[in-house]
Amino acid sequence: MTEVLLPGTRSENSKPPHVVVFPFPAQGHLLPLLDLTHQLCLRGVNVSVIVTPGNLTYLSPLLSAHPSSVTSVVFPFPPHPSLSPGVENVKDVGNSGNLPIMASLRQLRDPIILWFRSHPNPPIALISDFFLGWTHDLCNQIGIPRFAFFSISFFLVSVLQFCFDNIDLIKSTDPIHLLDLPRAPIFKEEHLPSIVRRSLQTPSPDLESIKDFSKNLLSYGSVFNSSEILEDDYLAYLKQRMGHDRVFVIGPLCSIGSGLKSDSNSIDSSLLSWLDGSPNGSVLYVCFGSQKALTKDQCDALALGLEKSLTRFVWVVKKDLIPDGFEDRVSGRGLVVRGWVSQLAVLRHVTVGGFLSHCGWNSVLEGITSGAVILGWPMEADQFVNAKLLVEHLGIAVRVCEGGETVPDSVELGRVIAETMGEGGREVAARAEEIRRKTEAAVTETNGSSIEDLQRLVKEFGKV
Ligand SMILES: O=c1ccn([C@@H]2O[C@H](COP(=O)(O)OP(=O)(O)O[C@H]3O[C@H](CO)[C@@H](O)[C@H](O)[C@H]3O)[C@@H](O)[C@H]2O)c(=O)[nH]1
Repeated sequence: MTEVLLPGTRSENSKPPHVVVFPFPAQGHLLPLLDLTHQLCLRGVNVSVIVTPGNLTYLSPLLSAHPSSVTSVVFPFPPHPSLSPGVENVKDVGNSGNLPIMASLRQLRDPIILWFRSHPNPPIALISDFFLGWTHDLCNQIGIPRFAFFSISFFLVSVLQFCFDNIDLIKSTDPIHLLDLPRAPIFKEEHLPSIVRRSLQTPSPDLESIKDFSKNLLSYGSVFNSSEILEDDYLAYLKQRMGHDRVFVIGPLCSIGSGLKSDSNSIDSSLLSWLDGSPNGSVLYVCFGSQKALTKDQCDALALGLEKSLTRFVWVVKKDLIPDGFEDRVSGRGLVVRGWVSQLAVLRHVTVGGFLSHCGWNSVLEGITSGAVILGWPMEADQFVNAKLLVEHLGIAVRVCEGGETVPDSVELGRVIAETMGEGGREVAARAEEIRRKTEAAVTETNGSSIEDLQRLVKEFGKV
């Protein structure tokens, strides 16, 4: 990809600002922060990206798109007693890898300080993932501002902050009323974000990393991959809590032009021709993010549900065990794809009308901006919070199952899929389309709010 500098972002002769970006190594965190890095480079910013050797490969598209403005800063992955050698990304171990990897990366503080102090042109600011809250103190020590990057919703940030502020209340009540928050949401304990639930469990040195979360809202600035259209009340709440306007809402990043992710060319040719041969809006896309693999019982139940729904589908599986004979029985109507597909490109295909999703935030944004009706099966992490936003606040999704271990009832699942993909899903599809249109405007129109906030963020680097 050739580097195209967007006009009007910096004068011809001015020196480009140099910032350092520190992603957290989980696909759902890393990929959107690399998308943001790409957008910053397009606007004339030079970026150093902190990475460990096992994650260097994810920088390749960025390094080839911006050979002169992106530099990788590679630090060895600090060992951790509960991580096998070679594990450097949550996707290698699943959601339980978050805490040990967070704890591990904390040990990079001194090496980063040394790197910073010996750099001939040290960065003027750090943008780091919200799972790296300790970088707030690091930035105070080296005297540069930290911008916290949130690859999650405003709603989730509000819920997390409420929980960490009220840990005794959370420990002693179930369900929990989050009375201080807009809409005063109620959550069962089992539906709270996993990171909160873990902090209620046996003390462990890794839990120090959770305490770092509160540092995020104290940071100099915050960058959110969300949109005011989706959750304006929670944005207003957070802005009020932070007490300043260095809050940059730049999402959905997946929809901003000249992105790193490509178009339908990135869909495998046999999948593309299968999609091309389907009626518009008829296909249900089934995928549960980058980490989750279903159990054998869950696979059996989902397969039977898909079979009974008589709906066309594409089901992307990681290590999941597909029942014998299933692919023959649904041949022509359904496709199982093993490994990785270019999800955004598939969702944007005109024949895809529904998305059976675990409600990971990136999948939510990709589903919303594709106008697909989301059939939610939240399992863990922030997914119950996201599902509440989609189903109860926005009315653009239906819940089909909940829980990471739950085995759905195939008959009911098949019925809900058939109904939502058919006549019964008309209303929710119309709302999804309306939200798609409004959300896209923020990132595609020249004066769209996310585009303006990106410019404002780059200008902010000029002030620090
Ligand atoms: O075959 C695949 C599978 C996934 N993806 C992409 O991988 C990302 C997956 O992200 P997400 O939907 O957020 O799910 P997880 O990978 O499960 O992400 C974790 O991180 C997210 C951000 O913090 C949380 O919202 C989730 O709950 C948490 O599980 C998306 O961009 C997908 O497009 C593909 O392109 N192809």
